[in-house]
Amino acid sequence: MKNLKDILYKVSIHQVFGNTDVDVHQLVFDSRKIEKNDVFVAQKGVSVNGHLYIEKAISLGAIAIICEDFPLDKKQGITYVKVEDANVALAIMASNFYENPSTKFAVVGVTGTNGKTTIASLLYQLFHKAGYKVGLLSTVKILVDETEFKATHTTPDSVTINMYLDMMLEAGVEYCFMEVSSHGIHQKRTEGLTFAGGIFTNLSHDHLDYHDTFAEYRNVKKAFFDFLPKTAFALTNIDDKNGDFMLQNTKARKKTYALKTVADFKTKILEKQLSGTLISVDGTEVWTKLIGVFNIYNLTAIIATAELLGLEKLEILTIVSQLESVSGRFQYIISDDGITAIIDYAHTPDALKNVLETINDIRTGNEKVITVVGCGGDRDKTKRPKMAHIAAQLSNQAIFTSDNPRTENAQTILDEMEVGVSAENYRKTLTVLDRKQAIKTACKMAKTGDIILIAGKGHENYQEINGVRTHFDDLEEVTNCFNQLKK
Ligand SMILES: CC(=O)N[C@H]1[C@@H](OP(=O)(O)OP(=O)(O)OC[C@H]2O[C@@H](n3ccc(=O)[nH]c3=O)[C@H](O)[C@@H]2O)O[C@H](CO)[C@@H](O)[C@@H]1O[C@H](C)C(=O)N[C@@H](C)C(=O)N[C@H](CCC(=O)O)C(=O)O
Ligand SMILES: Nc1ncnc2c1ncn2[C@@H]1O[C@H](COP(=O)(O)OP(=O)(O)OP(=O)(O)O)[C@@H](O)[C@H]1O
Ligand SMILES: N[C@H](CCC[C@H](N)C(=O)O)C(=O)O
Ligand SMILES: [Mg+2]
Repeated sequence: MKNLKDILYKVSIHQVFGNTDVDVHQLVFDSRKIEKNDVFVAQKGVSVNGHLYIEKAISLGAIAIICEDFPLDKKQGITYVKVEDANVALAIMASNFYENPSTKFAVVGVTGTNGKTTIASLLYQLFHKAGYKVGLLSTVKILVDETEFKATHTTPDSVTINMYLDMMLEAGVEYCFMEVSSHGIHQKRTEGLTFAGGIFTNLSHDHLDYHDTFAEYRNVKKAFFDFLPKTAFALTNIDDKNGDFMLQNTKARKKTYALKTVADFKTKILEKQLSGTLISVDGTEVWTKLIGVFNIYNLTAIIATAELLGLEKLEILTIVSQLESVSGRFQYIISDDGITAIIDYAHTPDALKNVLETINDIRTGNEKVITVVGCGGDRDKTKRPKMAHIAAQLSNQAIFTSDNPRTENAQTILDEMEVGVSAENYRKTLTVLDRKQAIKTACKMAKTGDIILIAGKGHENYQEINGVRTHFDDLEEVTNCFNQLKK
């Protein structure tokens, strides 16, 4: 039990009805999960208004209501607190509820369009190998030291974040690396957290369904740096067009990383191969299993962060050469016939372009590149024609297929993709609605030496159609095809 008055500390309150000196059980924002003596926080959501469920929450046992608008009918014995912003209040209360875990160890946030999972996961690996207990909050999974939990979001809601941070603290974790998505920032899921550092990867086209304009998307990302404390570091990719902008108003210590421009942390690429990349960091040569220029950006951010957090340069570089690629990020298998299949989570135009350029860069002869790709339903529609254009332009053959159509018609998504294919590339494209069949088609088309890129789903192990998720795994599918074709 916690006292409501204590967990309201630092919340901007407009009005109170009832007594705040009451003991409360849990902090809950979904009326369906209310238990006796819980506090219900009513959020004005994207699809419904949580204020509509205040009555329901009380009937299930809520003892206090945190809201932006008081209901007309207030019940005796219930405490009502009117706040400026319910999302902010929830986040501050969540931090107070768990006694502000983020202030007690180093929490580092990673934001940007692409590379968040890669950077956060590899930082987890690096610090773990260096002998520390580490935490991870990522799209792929949540790790509390070595205990794994399922991730439902890239950046979970504020109550979940603080619950995991508290578990980390209990487990003796010293560093936590977490992804900070634009939805997370906009919905104030990370408000009230004390970060030891913030990392900016890059900014390109994504989520323009949610954020009205690119400028708004950019400002939301910047807000993360605006609120970093003075004690934190703010590390930015200064080669990115928006790298400088992100740190414009931050109070944190500004640090930069780059491959091209002058920066505090710089890496040079010496050699690129399908099995890895040779890089030079301040004159020291390091071999990494990571592939692609974009991944060397990620690696530079990782090296810089480890240094900023106090690790020795030599130890960092030794561990860097042992880092394994993250699941579903440029993960590849080679069939007995010498066909390479690459599984990659590229689900934005920029990521797809980078991955295809990387493949084209490292291929050695006249091998064909066959790309299997789709675009998610109920997500930014303007990505569709762009991704189709890139796939067709940079591959010898592009097969458009389904990627989590969600509540949309899968064929309509493919039609919207096809619009982006230019006339001269049209003959290189094919649509195969069923993803399993699309992967099979690619495998049948491929000959020895050819490269198949299966993009968009990476580590995901499901296909979501009309709200139902059925098991689907790109790596599993392509492995099966390779085995079947062998017989
Ligand atoms: C669009 C979006 O971000 N939605 C998030 C948002 O839901 P919402 O605003 O739609 O919620 P709502 O259904 O309108 O409900 C409003 C409020 O009423 C409450 N409610 C609702 C019904 C009820 O019976 N009783 C009740 O109390 C809800 O609990 C909520 O507090 O708040 C919810 C609670 O925190 C999130 O789970 C939900 O994520 C949805 C599932 C989602 O798919 N989000 C994606 C887009 C997302 O956040 N993605 C980013 C990564 C993107 C990227 O960078 O690639 C992420 O960080 O994961
Ligand atoms: N630094 C980078 N710049 C551009 N593209 C990248 C970069 N890092 C990774 N990518 C591409 O983006 C894909 C997704 O990478 P990653 O999962 O690390 O990004 P993310 O930011 O976590 O994405 P999400 O928004 O879905 O959480 C990779 O599979 C790769 O194709
Ligand atoms: N975090 C991203 C993932 C997209 C992955 C793609 N497979 C899709 O389902 O659209 C999002 O929610 O937009
Ligand atoms: Mg991610």
